[in-house]
Amino acid sequence: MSDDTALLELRRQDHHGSPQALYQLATALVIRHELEEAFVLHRRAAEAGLANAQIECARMLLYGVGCEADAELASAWLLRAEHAGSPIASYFLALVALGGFALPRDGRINERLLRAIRANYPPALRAAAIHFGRKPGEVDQVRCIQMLELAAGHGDAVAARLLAERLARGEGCARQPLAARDIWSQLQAIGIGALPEITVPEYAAEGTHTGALSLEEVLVPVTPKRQSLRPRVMTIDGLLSADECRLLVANAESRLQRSQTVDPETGLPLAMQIRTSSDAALDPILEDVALRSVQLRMASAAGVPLSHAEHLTVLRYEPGQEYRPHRDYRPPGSIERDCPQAGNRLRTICVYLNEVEAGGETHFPVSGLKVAPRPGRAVIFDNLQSDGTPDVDSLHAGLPVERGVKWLATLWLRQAPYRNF
Ligand SMILES: O=C(O)CCC(=O)C(=O)O
Ligand SMILES: [Fe+2]
Repeated sequence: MSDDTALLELRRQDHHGSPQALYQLATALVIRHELEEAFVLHRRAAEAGLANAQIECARMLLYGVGCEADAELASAWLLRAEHAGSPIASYFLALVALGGFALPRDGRINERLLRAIRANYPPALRAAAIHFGRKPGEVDQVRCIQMLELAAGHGDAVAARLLAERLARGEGCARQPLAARDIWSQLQAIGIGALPEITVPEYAAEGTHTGALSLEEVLVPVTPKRQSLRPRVMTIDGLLSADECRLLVANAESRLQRSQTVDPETGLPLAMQIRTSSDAALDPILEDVALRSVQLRMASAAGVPLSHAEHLTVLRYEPGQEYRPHRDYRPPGSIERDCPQAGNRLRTICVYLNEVEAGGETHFPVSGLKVAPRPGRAVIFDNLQSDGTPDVDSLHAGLPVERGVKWLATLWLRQAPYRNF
């Protein structure tokens, strides 16, 4: 059956009005980017009580896909689906609540994630594995490996990649190079290659509870090291764990595009010689609990609510590639085009994700500071002065990579909310 015939058949079934038929037609329409009609159909199926449609309807409302974004209404649909017993609805409620904006960030986050873990929902298993993987206890490490295995067994390729890295290096388990190789060859058969070398020697384990699922640990305050006063630059070693760095690279790899910068003349994005890397801006709709937890950790280390964050951008610099001296605050014209009520870019947090053989430091010419890329290390700097006006001293550059590849995650944080949940 061709796509169109299949769609016609779904449309014919829809006339019988069964929620299942509506849901299937809506799903087919999402794939064809006919989003407004898809939303209406999902809502009809949701009103008829179909939990899967309630979840899809909520997801569309969260991200404003095919409809006006409305996180409160989305949460109401998720609560209905959860009430009907859906563990996936619980998972999405945990995801929303993590932001602490549309739903309170309370103990129910862990209960909800646990419900999704018990149902073997792979995104929940993956998020929990990464969470336990940060804890130093032996029981936590065992749990991390078990959950990665379970998620991988349910077809989660990202979890399989994280597992292979841990088995190959003996992280949280005995070294099992043969088992790792076996996973890598299975992944290669579906076109997925190896991850870059990422090891994070030590990171702050304070504030973590052994054996307990406690996602709120991402908010435990960390003490940054001041590196320069003018401009204000700080660093935190080991902010992200090796699993978290690998997660970001794995999510960005297939979405990389030539980087662009905002043209100061027109305010429009443009590929320019000043910035020669590739990058992937992770669309919030791709966000799962694991990715959201990483962003929450980054925003909170920078002292800004996650709701103020623009899309997380993951950059890859190959040898010779660089980001020449620039400032991150945006010219007035470009803010008007992109959420003016959020104001300008108050602060930036970048986290280096892998080991770079040579080059690739972040350079602040005004103070002469050079921060070396080390996996898991964050560099945080202010782009505005305390009165909100641009700080010209915030000039900085990503120096050319001399050998190897540099992966970096950047979160630009605005003065006021940019996201709606
Ligand atoms: O690559 C770097 O070290 C700096 C990146 C940067 O300036 C940015 O992403 O805004
Ligand atoms: Fe920058």
